[in-house]
Amino acid sequence: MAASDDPFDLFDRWFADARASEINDPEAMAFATADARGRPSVRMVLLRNAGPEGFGFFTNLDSRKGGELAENPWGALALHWKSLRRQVRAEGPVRQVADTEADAYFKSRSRASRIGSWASDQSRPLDSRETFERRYASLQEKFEGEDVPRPPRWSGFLLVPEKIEFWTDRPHRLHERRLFTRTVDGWDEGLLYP
Ligand SMILES: Cc1cc2nc3c(=O)[nH]c(=O)nc-3n(C[C@H](O)[C@H](O)[C@H](O)COP(=O)(O)O)c2cc1C
Ligand SMILES: Cc1ncc(COP(=O)(O)O)c(CN)c1O
Repeated sequence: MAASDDPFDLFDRWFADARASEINDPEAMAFATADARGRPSVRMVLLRNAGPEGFGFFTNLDSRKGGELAENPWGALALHWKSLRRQVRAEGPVRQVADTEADAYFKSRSRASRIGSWASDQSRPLDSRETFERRYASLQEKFEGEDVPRPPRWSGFLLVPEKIEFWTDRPHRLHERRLFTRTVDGWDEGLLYP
């Protein structure tokens, strides 16, 4: 298969275009999960790595998405770059990243964001903004002068795509859709009606 037919090479080129032309957050993607009964939920997350191993993001394992992935480890994502009028979609099984990988990414975040991850019981009810701010302030004190370690329930997930679709806007809604489907030894490529 020619290098230009590899979906991750194509993704890298599109992502580079998006970084150059989006006004903010070219890495923002909608990420859908579903519970054990198949009921879907979706939210935005930031794409932190993309390559042949998959599409990765970081979050709290006890969040709603974390709970749904624990009971049903499948996901779907969509990136939409408005400035380019392009969309990328991917679907597949989702696995948690290794602790070493989560540690490395966590270390790269600002100290304030690292403390924020300790302060936030993500997706759990919060009685008031003040409670959250008090928790944050007391954690700032607790970690004063120390490294802020990764909370044990904060990690990353990797969606290992079985399908990746590249959508390009065309006049009169006659869009182009290129679908890559994983095979045992590579990728099949085909088109879909728009
Ligand atoms: C542009 C954008 C990027 C976001 N990135 C992340 C992220 O990378 N990780 C994360 O946990 N939440 C992120 N959030 C917050 C999520 O959308 C969501 O509110 C949170 O993760 C809780 O979702 P859940 O209750 O479905 O688990 C982001 C929100 C926006 C708008
Ligand atoms: C709660 C939360 N966690 C993680 C992220 C990902 O970004 P970063 O790792 O740079 O904080 C975001 C980005 N909006 C976020 O809102």
